Amino acid sequence: MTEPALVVQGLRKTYALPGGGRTTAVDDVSFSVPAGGSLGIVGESGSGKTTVARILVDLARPDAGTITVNGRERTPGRRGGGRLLGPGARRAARLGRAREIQIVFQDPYVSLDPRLTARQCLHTALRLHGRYEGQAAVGRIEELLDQVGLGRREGDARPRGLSGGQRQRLAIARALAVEPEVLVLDEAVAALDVSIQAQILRLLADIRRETGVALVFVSHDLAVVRHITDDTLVMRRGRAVETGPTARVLDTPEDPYTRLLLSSVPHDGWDPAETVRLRAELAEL
Ligand SMILES: Nc1ncnc2c1ncn2[C@@H]1O[C@H](COP(=O)(O)OP(=O)(O)OP(=O)(O)O)[C@@H](O)[C@H]1O
Repeated sequence: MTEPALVVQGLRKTYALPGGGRTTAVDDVSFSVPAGGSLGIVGESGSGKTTVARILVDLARPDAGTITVNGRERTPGRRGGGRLLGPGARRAARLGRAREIQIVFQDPYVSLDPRLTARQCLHTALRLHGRYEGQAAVGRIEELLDQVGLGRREGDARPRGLSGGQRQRLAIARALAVEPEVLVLDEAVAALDVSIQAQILRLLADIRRETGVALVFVSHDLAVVRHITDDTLVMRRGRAVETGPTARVLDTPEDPYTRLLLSSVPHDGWDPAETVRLRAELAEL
């Protein structure tokens, strides 16, 4: 059997509370994603989804747990064997991890440098990772723009000269520039209107097929998750309460919390009172 692209085991993250004590944002979460696979992480606000995403890309350090990419341990702050790293080695390890796991956030306005054109933005990403020097870099930039459906004009535009959908295409191109094994999307289509959402979802499906990148799709939107993922992990209060093939989890949920999430989405014959009842039942568990 082939090695999964991403294996996360026993991830745990706590934060200090202002008045003393700690809150547990992520509690013993494990999952894996095969190369070319797609995992949705769903849950209500505060369930810990973004914290998992941030740990994956080194923006937060876990208290416990391991992250393995193609069989190599990539846990932030550690190298294989669990040894701690010094500052120089930490930077090298961070760049190495960034080559393997990239992220696209909800709001590309925040993550894109307003001073750089789309081409300059991609060039900076390639240079940072020492990939594609000179003419090869120029060729790679055009290939990336083409891959995400941005034309000549958009290539020369700065973020404010691009639409929301185009900015998100650029953020995806920048993430793909270094040919990562895993692409994490944190509410990456949440701010887009539905027709643009559909275009970006189709683009992501094409990219997954063409490049074999594994997707981790963090979202509160179950319809989007149904469309783009093979498997789904449901988080509640930092814990994984249910995981399995997306169609199974969303069509025949086993956990009461998954049922609550599904019943919260308006649909034909929707009864909001049912949602209130399920939430009251859950509160007792
Ligand atoms: N830097 C931090 N300091 C303290 N607590 C934090 C920090 N980041 C997250 N938390 C807490 O950890 C828990 C999980 O937050 P997280 O942002 O991961 O949830 P989420 O499911 O992504 O929610 P949302 O969909 O609203 O972004 C929450 O209780 C949150 O308040």
